[in-house]
Amino acid sequence: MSMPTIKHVRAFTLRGGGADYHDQADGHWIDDHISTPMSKYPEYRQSRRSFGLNVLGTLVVEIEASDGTVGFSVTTGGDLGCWIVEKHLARFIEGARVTDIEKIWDQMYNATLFYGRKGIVLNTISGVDLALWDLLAKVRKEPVHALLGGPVRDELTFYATGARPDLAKEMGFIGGKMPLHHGPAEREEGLKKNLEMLADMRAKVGSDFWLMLDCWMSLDVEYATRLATAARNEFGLKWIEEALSPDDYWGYAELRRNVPRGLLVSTGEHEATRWGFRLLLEMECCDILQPDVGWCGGITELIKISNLADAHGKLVVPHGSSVYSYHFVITRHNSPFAEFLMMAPKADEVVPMFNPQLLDEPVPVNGRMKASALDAPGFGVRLNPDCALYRPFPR
Ligand SMILES: C[C@H](O)[C@H](O)CC(=O)C(=O)O
Ligand SMILES: [Mg+2]
Repeated sequence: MSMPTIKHVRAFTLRGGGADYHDQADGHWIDDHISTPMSKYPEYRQSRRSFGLNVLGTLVVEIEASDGTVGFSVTTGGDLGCWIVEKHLARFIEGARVTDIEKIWDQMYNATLFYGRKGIVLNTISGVDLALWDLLAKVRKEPVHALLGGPVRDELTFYATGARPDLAKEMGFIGGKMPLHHGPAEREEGLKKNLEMLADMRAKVGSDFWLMLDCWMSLDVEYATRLATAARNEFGLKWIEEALSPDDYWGYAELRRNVPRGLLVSTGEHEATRWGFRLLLEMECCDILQPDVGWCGGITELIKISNLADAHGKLVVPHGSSVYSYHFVITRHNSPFAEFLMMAPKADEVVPMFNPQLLDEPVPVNGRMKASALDAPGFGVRLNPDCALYRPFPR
């Protein structure tokens, strides 16, 4: 089979939920007084949008091959991501063969090292990489998971992230992860409220359902240790997530030594590349790695991160990212379950995670998803034509 080459790459922005899932309207649980690194400033405490969490918007990368096949992806990146794709990365993509994924990744990463390594540049590289995997799989008329070695189990099992683990339990999920609402700046009173919320949820879900807390980079080691100890010993918390700044590898190592036996420490959604995750692994920062495939470097990098984690005996449970995660998780032994982010404003029903930007996006039913739901070519999704695309830097 002669492989098509890449004719054109285009980058667009899109607003309103979807891949930038924090870009939601008023009244959504995801923006309701959540503890953040900015919570020490009272004026930025009530809403994450108040300090600009939704400034980026969605980045759509579209890659067209010489045979007319089009691969695409969505991630967080907006106009800045578009600029990086069109002004810098396009030179490594256009003219290459659709099979040149590894080489293109290496060129994108090394050419941006002087201003990249993490953050928006890696989000953008991830977006290009996901679009390349979508394209190659479509050219081959196979789902992406087939290119990754194929499913190792018949179905995916999900825990739900949202404000209502009690409803998630009724919907068939294996656990519920809640955002922490109060940070260290709200002192003892805030700590008490955090534990009261957990106590209330434990009473609602019973003793066996997994409950987790997502601290979104907002705590210090001392506070996190106190919270984790009480939450585990009194309310059976399963894991404490992203308790500290992603730059504080030393703090994570200390926290992991401090927490009660049986409580898992998870982190990694704001980490990128095999080198970032190598630090988390070698410094024994956590029990579960949570790379976001739309931010950590794409599928090409997630393969490496996952293999590294496997050799260290660690689980990889990717952060969010809908179909881009599902196609990976179904192929890995050390990813035994997946995350589902509840994007309904009150977390009271299952809606597609990247709603409304994608069409044909599969959702868990009774907390599960059959491998066969992922059998369409590529990542199996289409861009919703009702969402208005904008191309800020056309060439
Ligand atoms: C709920 C968290 O604050 C965040 O919005 C999502 C996240 O970190 C996760 O799903 O994990
Ligand atoms: Mg998280």
